[in-house]
Amino acid sequence: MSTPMSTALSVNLNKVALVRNTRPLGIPSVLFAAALCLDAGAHGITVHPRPDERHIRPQDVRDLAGLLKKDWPAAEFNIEGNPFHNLMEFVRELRPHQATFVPDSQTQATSDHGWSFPEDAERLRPLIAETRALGVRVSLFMDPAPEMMAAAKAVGADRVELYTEGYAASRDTSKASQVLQLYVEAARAAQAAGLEVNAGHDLSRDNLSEFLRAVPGVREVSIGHAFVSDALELGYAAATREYLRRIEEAR
Ligand SMILES: CC(=O)[C@@H](O)[C@H](O)COP(=O)(O)O
Ligand SMILES: NCC(=O)COP(=O)(O)O
Repeated sequence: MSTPMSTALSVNLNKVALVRNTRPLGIPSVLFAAALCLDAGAHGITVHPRPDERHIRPQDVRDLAGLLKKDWPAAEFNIEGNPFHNLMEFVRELRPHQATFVPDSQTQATSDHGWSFPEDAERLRPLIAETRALGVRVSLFMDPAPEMMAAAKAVGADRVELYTEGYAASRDTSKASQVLQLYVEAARAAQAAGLEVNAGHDLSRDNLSEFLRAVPGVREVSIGHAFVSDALELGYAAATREYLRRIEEAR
């Protein structure tokens, strides 16, 4: 029997940049954080360069693309953003391994919903086609809605990223198993439609293993807020090892 594929850990460095931006000193270094996480075994780096540059700035994105290309060619670079705002300039210039399309408004506090189908399909289609033609994998940020997965595939996506805030918030409540089952069904529906499945938002050391044990075939988790919080206490390398251990525990 073949061994089940493992889930890749992509570390989101938004919150390192958030702290860095509070003073004009260049510390903590986003690049050094990436190097330490990748050295410790992280499979990739994720950034979400928002138009207001509250954390990750365009130069961070370019510097990280250069670092990974030069020193970690096997690691994946995942750039998230709204393709109708500033994401496509990074896709065209840097051609990351993956672009995650997120329907955030310019002023949104954080990501809190996925794309809607059929409403968003026709305006997304050409940008998905352009991104894929550049050799960049397209992942669509989606709520755990099984009924929308066929449409996500039909519009040209390679993957969906299941928005996991609902899962994280439901744990330790009476709805926990019901909510988790919705993610299981959404992943199965995505895979049945020919999509691969990523996951992210509010995943943590505490909730990651349970999610991966239940939800089949998750290719990548992108984790930032809880990861950086843990790294403040443990260090980047130890935090990376902790998350990798949670992924292994779920296999
Ligand atoms: C799309 C998503 O859920 C996160 O990747 C996003 O990057 C969070 O953005 P903030 O770090 O700005 O909250
Ligand atoms: N796509 C999710 C991500 O990159 C990080 O989200 P969070 O862990 O900061 O909530």
